[in-house]
Amino acid sequence: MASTGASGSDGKGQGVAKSVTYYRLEEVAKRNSSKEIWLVIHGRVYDITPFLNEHPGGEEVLLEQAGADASESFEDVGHSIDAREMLKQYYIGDVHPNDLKPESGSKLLVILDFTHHRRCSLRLPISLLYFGKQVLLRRSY
Ligand code: HEM
Repeated sequence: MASTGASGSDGKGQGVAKSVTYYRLEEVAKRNSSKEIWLVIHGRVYDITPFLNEHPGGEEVLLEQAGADASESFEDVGHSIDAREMLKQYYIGDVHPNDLKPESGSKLLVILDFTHHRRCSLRLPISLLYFGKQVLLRRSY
């Protein structure tokens, strides 16, 4: 079943709260035919039923992804900015947070973040070594 939640507010009563409908993946998976076709792309759920006959890449590729997470195949094709804009009109909600899995892009971010922290944590000992060397050099003159 779908559930709703609020997002888009800054929590201070200034923003306009937008209500988001959350869908479980098992619910999306049921919409897997040409009569009703839903897809997940980057954690968002799209009802693309009216788009099926209009897709420039053909119906077949969409039916292959019906009811599933099509993020990877959508990106593999290298869709244009126009195609990404078109997505908006078919948006119906987000994947329920309990069903979200990290995407490959975020794996890269974790690795980059890790190396960044390693570099930062090495900075202090290296500075201390350099400073110590300078002190010793001065003493030896
Ligand atoms: C529902 C979301 C989708 C929308 C709005 C969409 C839209 C479009 C558009 C506008 C094009 C024309 C080229 C461009 O502007 O990039 C296109 C081409 C294409 N799309 Fe999609 N598409 C969607 C999903 C998918 C998925 C899931 C696949 C899976 C493989 C796919 C495969 C293709 C292919 C193979 C082409 C032809 C590319 C070419 O001939 O160069 N599309 N799509």
